[in-house]
Amino acid sequence: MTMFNDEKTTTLMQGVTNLLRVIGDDDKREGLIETPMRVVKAQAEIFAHTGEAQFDDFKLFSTTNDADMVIVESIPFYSMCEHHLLPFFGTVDVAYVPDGQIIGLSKIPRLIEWASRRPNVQENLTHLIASEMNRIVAPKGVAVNVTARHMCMEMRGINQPGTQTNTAIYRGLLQTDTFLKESFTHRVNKH
Ligand SMILES: Nc1nc2c(ncn2[C@@H]2O[C@H](COP(=O)(O)OP(=O)(O)OP(=O)(O)O)[C@@H](O)[C@H]2O)c(=O)[nH]1
Ligand SMILES: [Zn+2]
Repeated sequence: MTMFNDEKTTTLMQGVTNLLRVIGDDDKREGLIETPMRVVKAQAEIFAHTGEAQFDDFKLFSTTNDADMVIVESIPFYSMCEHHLLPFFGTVDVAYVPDGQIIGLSKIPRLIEWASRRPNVQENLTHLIASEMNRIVAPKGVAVNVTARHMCMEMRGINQPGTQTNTAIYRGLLQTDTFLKESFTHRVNKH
């Protein structure tokens, strides 16, 4: 399990205790005694890949039987907006046009989890997934489509429950080949 070192744990626990006091609760009451430690563990998990520039947990296979396009769709993700440190979450659809090598399918959700576990904005999350797919698989084309709900828009501020935000990136053949691009958008817009 991902965990911060002792010094970081102490600092963050103190921060959580301060937060509880500032909002007007009693950090010594029974229900809150273990809360600072729980929050530290949760934050270590949620922000596990902060600052990491390259995804390295992947496996490639060479192939002479390329599919025209590989699509992995409706992959759930949870991330945190970097402005309010509130969750944004939804689904990611990834497509690529192989060029002699394919990536192990499970590695695509792993890449998305890796890209999500850091302070983020949806546009940067979308870009990071697309650029890492390009770097790792070197495909002829890649597309990434992210649909998400942002808690900072729903439970505070503008207070708009249910609002969905969509961000998409198309590169290579998935930008220039209308048939491939439309096959992808047609599929992912159905759900
Ligand atoms: N483009 C983009 N904006 C985001 C994302 N997550 C949050 N934001 C926005 O970041 C902006 C921050 O604006 P500020 O005016 O600095 O903060 P604020 O006063 O809390 O803004 P409100 O949310 O409008 O109350 C808001 O408009 C948020 O909706 C994201 O993933 N992408
Ligand atoms: Zn926000």
